[in-house]
This record gives sequence, C-alpha cells and structure tokens, in this order.
Amino acid sequence: MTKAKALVITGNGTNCENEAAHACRLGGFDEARIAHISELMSGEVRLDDYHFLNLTGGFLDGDDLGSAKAQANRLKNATVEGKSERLVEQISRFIADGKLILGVCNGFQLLVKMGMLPALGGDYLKQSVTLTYNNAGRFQDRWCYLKCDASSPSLYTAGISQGIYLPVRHGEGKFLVDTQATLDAIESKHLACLKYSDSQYTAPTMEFPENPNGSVNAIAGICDETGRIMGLMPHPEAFVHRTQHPRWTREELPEEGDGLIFFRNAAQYIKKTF
Ligand SMILES: NC(=O)CC[C@H](N)C(=O)O
Repeated sequence: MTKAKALVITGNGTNCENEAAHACRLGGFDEARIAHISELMSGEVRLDDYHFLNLTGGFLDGDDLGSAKAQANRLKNATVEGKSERLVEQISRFIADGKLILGVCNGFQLLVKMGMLPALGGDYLKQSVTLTYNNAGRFQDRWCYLKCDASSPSLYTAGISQGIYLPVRHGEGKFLVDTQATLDAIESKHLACLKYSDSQYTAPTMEFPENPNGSVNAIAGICDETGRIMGLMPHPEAFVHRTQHPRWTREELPEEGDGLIFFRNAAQYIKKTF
C-alpha cells in the first residue's frame, strides 16, 4: 500500500507546525515532514514527493501588509533555485495530480490571498475572497461551535454529523467576498463547509462571540469544488485529544478530539486513491 506522506511548511512566523505534524501522524499518515519554506525555495524539498500539504497557523511576516499577504506574493512569484520552474508550477501540478491541501488560520489566509480558495471555475490563482480584521477590532482567542454542511464536497469534513467544537485565535478572521456573485457561487456549490453557530448546531449565527469575527454568512471554512483543498480559521490540529478541551475535567468526552477527523479523512483518502 502507498505510504501516505504529509508535508508541513514552517518558517517566516508559523507556530503550529509541530501540532499539525502530530495530528497528521495520529490521523494515519506514515510520514509527516516539517520543512522550512527555504527548503522548498531551494529545491531540497519537492512537493511532488508528498500527498498532503499543510499550511499552518501563525504570524507570517508579522502580519505586516495584512496577514499572509507577503508570503502569498512570495509563493506566487518565487522561482525554485537553479531551476526554471516556479514554485507555483509545483503547486499547480500538486493540485492537478489530485493531492490535498489544508490551510489553517494563517494558512487559510495564505490560500485565499494566493487565490487558491475558493478557486471558482478551477482558477487557483485569482483572489476573490479575503480574511480581514475582526469586527471586535481585536484578537479573539476562544472556542467556537461550527455547523457542518453535510452536502459540502469537502473530504475533510465527511462523516461529521452536525458540527464540531474547535478553538480560534486570530485578529484577521472576518471572511469577506469581492462580489455577491462570488458569495452566491460559494453557497450554491456548498463550498462553505463550516459556519459559526450556536452550541446546538441549529443555525449559523452573526452574533458575537459565537461568531468571533463577523464573517459574512458566518463562514468559518471553505473548500474548492473538488473538496481536496480546504481552509478554515479554527484549528483542528489543536483538538485531537480530549484533554485539550477547555472543560475536559468537568465533562464526559470521547478520547478523540473533534479536529482529528480532518487528518484521518485526509490519510484515508490518500491511501484509497494513490
Ligand atoms: N493563529 C493564527 O494563525 C493567526 C493568524 C493571523 N496572524 C491573525 O491574527 O489573524
């Protein structure tokens, strides 16, 4: 059987790479390699050798110019050292080969600013949505209930019955779109797979603090039309075991945290497909 290989990018201010690699291993990946972005730029590490690209949370370039903006420009324009190939060509090939990309928080911001989500019509380099300053005007560090759209093509959220509970920690998590047509397309194609909701997962909410940032239509995470590329502001890698839950000493909880399903679904998909 294929060895499922995950790659986790670090450097320039990420801070969740160890948790993401741990979650990949717990979820069933045979290998989870943490690579510095400079290793991709130099050609020492090649995306072609992996199945699952993890873009993790943090403070890329100190959030200067807006979160992930500088890194988005860097990745879009960089040429791999000593090669005529641009890094973005490796990324395009990775997507065309049917592989998976998950962007969490700063990684989600990076994906949307590169144009890789929602990638309507299959154009992965045209930005049509953004993530910007929370309505509260300050950083939010709290746990959120996320209602899951069971009709979404996202392979990561498959099997989630109603919703999941995950932490958010961000200053720029407010999801906005360029036009109403973009929002309509996202909704009609069920790409908004996760929305901030009440604790019973009955309905998406615009109420603070359940919706911590004021995201349009309460959108917390989206995927592309293939369901293989997904980004979300909450952190699935930060809740893989019950002791990470804020009330674990007071509530009866399953051993496994709600975020692990993302990584298990990704590993199973790779093993089934490659
Ligand atoms: N936890 C994170 O990845 C934070 C993302 C980004 N730096 C923000 O504050 O919005």
